[in-house]
Amino acid sequence: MTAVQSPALQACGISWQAHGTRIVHEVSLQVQAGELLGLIGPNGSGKSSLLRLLSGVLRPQQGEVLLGTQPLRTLPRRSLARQLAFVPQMAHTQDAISVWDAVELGRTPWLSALRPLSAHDRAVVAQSLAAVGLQAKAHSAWSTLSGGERQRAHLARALAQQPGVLLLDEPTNHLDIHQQLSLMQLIQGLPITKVVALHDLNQALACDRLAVLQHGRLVRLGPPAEVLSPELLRSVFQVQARTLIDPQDGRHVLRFQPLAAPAP
Ligand SMILES: Nc1ncnc2c1ncn2[C@@H]1O[C@H](COP(=O)(O)OP(=O)(O)OP(=O)(O)O)[C@@H](O)[C@H]1O
Repeated sequence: MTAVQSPALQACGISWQAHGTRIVHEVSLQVQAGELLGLIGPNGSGKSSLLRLLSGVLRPQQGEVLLGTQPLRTLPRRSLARQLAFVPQMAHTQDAISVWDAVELGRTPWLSALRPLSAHDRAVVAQSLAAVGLQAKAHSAWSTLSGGERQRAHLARALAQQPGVLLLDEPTNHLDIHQQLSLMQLIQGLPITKVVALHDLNQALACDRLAVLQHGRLVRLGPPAEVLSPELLRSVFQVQARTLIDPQDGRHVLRFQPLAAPAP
């Protein structure tokens, strides 16, 4: 008999409201170990709020988030930070430190008075910087980094945490096309559980599954080819979409147009 593995992360009927407005409504989903789950939806549909709930930054007023089998709310911060890393859309870092020091902060959950920074920790920091292509900037001041470099450095810090679960909020939104592709490839190749909010639906095609949010509700969950149907793209994203096939490699590419204006 094969053992049934519990999901790496799950939302069990979670809801969150702010100032009397419900922003996330009764969302339930499971993310399997090693899976890349894409979170998509129009602006304001609740992607960032859901990621913040899944990360423990926000607490649901209803329902529960489980990391493995443990409720997130029962985990001490340090223990949570060893298991889960979150890179928000507008991650903040003090300007006065170097890039190396900023990434080294990712090792904090693993350190203590009895376990100071070691050669192993420094190697993890160096590997994390190399993974995002920022070795050459290691000793630059944080304040000198471009927006895209800061975004990559924030990912490096999350990688330095060596989490089992990585949550990323629009990780490619400031990046040039080369960096977008290499970052998505890097994320896809990480042997950990990933939940990534994305706006680029062609990038979303590379995910194992997609969760679609609309007005704070989970309206679809499944493989990209099934989820990104013309009907869903019309009803949720208000666009007309066609799938083209790249003659070179047979991969699917989505092309979008605005919905035709109704006849006057
Ligand atoms: N703390 C808050 N207080 C009040 N409203 C909030 C708060 N946080 C989010 N909202 C509202 O909740 C809705 C969902 O926001 P959220 O940032 O989660 O959406 P999103 O899907 O990530 O959007 P985008 O694609 O534009 O980044 C928005 O209407 C937003 O204004």
